[in-house]
Order: sequence, then structure tokens, then C-alpha cells
Amino acid sequence: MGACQKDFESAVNQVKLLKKDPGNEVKLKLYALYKQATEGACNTPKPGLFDLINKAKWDAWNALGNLPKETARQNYVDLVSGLRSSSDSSSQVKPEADKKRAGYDTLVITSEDCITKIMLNRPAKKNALTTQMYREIMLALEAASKDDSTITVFTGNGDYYSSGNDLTNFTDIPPGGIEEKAKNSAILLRDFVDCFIDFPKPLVAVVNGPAVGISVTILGLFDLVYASDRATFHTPFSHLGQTPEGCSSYTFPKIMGPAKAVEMLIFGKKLTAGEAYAQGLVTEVFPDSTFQKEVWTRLKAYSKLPQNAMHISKQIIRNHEKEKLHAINAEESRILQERWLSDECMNAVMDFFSRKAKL
Ligand SMILES: CCCCCCCCCC/C=C/CC(=O)SCCNC(=O)CCNC(=O)[C@H](O)C(C)(C)COP(=O)(O)OP(=O)(O)OC[C@H]1O[C@@H](n2cnc3c(N)ncnc32)[C@H](O)[C@@H]1OP(=O)(O)O
Repeated sequence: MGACQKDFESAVNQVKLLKKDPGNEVKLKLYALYKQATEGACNTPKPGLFDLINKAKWDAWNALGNLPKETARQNYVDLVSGLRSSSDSSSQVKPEADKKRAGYDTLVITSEDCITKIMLNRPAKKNALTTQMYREIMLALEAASKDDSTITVFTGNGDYYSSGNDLTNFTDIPPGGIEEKAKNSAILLRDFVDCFIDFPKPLVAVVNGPAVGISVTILGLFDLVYASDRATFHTPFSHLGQTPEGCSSYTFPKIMGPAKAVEMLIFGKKLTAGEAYAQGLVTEVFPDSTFQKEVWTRLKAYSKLPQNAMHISKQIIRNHEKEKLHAINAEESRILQERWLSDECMNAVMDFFSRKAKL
């Protein structure tokens, strides 16, 4: 049987999560098969001789001639599956080393009672999200989508849920310069948010304390948000010279109406848990003293519900907006790439590190 569109889309996502760079030759093959599967035979003019990269891509695509779209789709899925199993089998040689290499230095992941729990684990830094952490979360989501748990839970270790993007991401500039960093960060951000948009199982946030920035915006992509009454919800983008991400430019106005979304996303109004509940961003608020007990009792009961029914219901509720969400995510990431290079943003980051500004 040929690969269905879902297998193909899943293979496209898996490529982003490969642990090892497959090399240029394989990347060209993947590119060519992707173009053939989505657009059919090569239909663009041949790039000039000196446009080396685009010419190599064009040659690879053109070499597929009139290969049918379905066959290209299947070949793409097979190629990705081969790449994944070779990276898995190389990791089986040293399971302990691989566990370390696969990441989770910044997360604690446990599976119990059909629930996979992904806990942000940098309590001393208020669970601020480093680039390593974004990558580990993507890997954890990929694994959780395939394990036998029925629901997946995000929470934070310590007194914060998360203080959002780790601002040291702005100071760790590679030799290629700030422009290159901004470009790569925009790709990372888009891929990160895409993983939430596409996540197939019910996704639950257990917001144990204050949440800032991107840890708030992606809540619009969760299926349940439980909050301690100690939690706050803060998106101070203008203060940081930045703009909304995580699809919040779309999900927040939809959830709470444009007037309230503007207060949060443009003016940086910090919401209490009760206010976030009133705006529809939070499903339910619990007293901090009984938060963990009440939430986990509830989740354990939910996790025993029939798995397929829950997953199909999620698909019905979410799938019709997926394409739109991906487009919004791409646009938000593109705009942020420019913002990160602005004086407004740089000054805000410098103020934080020189201790002139705290939220
Ligand atoms: C061109 C390159 C671009 C790179 C971009 C990468 C991809 C980004 C994609 C997404 C973008 C997202 C947007 C956001 O998330 S915006 C929100 C960013 N977050 C903040 O601005 C919060 C900053 N932190 C604070 O204001 C305060 O720390 C606090 C959260 C209010 C807590 O205050 P506190 O007094 O209770 O605790 P404090 O002593 O400050 O914190 C303890 C230590 O933790 C460090 N820390 C906390 N949060 C962060 C953070 N977000 N980034 C870096 N470090 C953080 C803090 O510095 C303390 O460290 P130390 O003990 O002094 O060493």
C-alpha cells in the first residue's frame, strides 16, 4: 500500500528531528522527492551556472523526471524511515550514552498511568528555555506521540512554570554573526511551535507557577490548561522589543476576544490565574496547597478513557485549523527574525543583563 498523506507529513516532521545530519547527498534526495511529491515534475527554469546550491537542487528534482507524486511520496517515507532506523540502531550500541546524547539534560520525562510527563528542569533559572531545551522538547514530543501513553503533560520544576525564552540565547552569537543566529533561531522557533500544532494526543499544561513569554503563548495550542492560583501569565513582548509567537496572534484573540488579547500581547498586561481563567486561556484554577493532588487525580482518571476516541476527537477539533496555524507560525517567526536584530530588542536584553530591568 502506498504512503498516505499523513505518513508523508509525519516523515516531513521526522526529518526535522533527525539526530544526525544525513549529509548533502541525502538532503538533496529528500528535497527532490519532497518537491516531486508535492508539486510533481520539475517545472521551474534551470538556475544559472554560478547559483551552485539552487542548481544542485534543481538537478536532483529534474532527475526524477515524471515519477508519479504517489511514488515520490512513498520513496520519501521509505528514505526517512531508513534514516531513522539507522540512527536508532547506532544508538542501540550504547543505550546509556544515547540516552544522554538524545538530550533530556534540561527535562525530566516520566511515564506512568498512561501519562507522559515532560517537566522543565532548570529551576535555578526559573525554567528559562535555552536553545538546547527547545530541541529537547521537540524530541520529547516526538517520543511521546509514539509511546503508549494516552495524554501528555507539561509542567515546571520549582517555583516557576517557565520564565520564557532564556535571554542568554541573544548573547551566545556564533562566528556567522547575529544575522545568522536570528535566521537559525527563527527556524528553530517555527519547528518548535510546529511540533505543538501537530501533536496528536491530548496535551495538558500543569502550570505550577508564573509563566512568561513563549511558555504562555503556546498554551493556546494545548487542550487543557490547569493552573495553580500562584500562577501568572505574562507576555511582555513590547517591553522586550519583540512581537507575539506560538500562534498567539491568532489563538489569543480567538480565545479571549481582540480587546483582551491586545492588553496581553501589545501592552504586556500580566494576568492572574483567575483572570486567565475568566479569559478562557485556563481551563481550571486550583489552590496551590492542593494543586498537585487534585490535578493528578483528575488526569489519572482522564488517562484511562479510550485512547482512540480521545485522539480522534482531538483531530476533529484541531485538524481543520492546522494549515492556518502553520502559516501563522511561519509569519510570526519571520517577523521575529527581523525584530531580534532591532535596537529595541537588543537594548531590552542588555538592560536585563545589566540588571536595569526585570519584569
Ligand atoms: C538573535 C537571537 C535570537 C534568539 C532567540 C531564540 C528563540 C526565541 C524564540 C521565542 C521567543 C520568546 C519570547 C519570550 O519568551 S519573551 C520572555 C523572555 N523572558 C524574560 O524576559 C524574563 C526575564 N526574567 C526576569 O524578568 C526575572 O528573572 C523573573 C522571571 C521575573 C524572575 O525574577 P526573580 O527575581 O524571581 O528571579 P531572578 O533572580 O531574576 O532569576 C533567577 C535566575 O534565573 C535567571 N533567569 C530567569 N529568567 C531568565 C530568562 N528568561 N533568561 C535568562 N535568565 C533568566 C536570572 O537571570 C537569575 O540568574 P542568576 O541567578 O542571576 O544567574
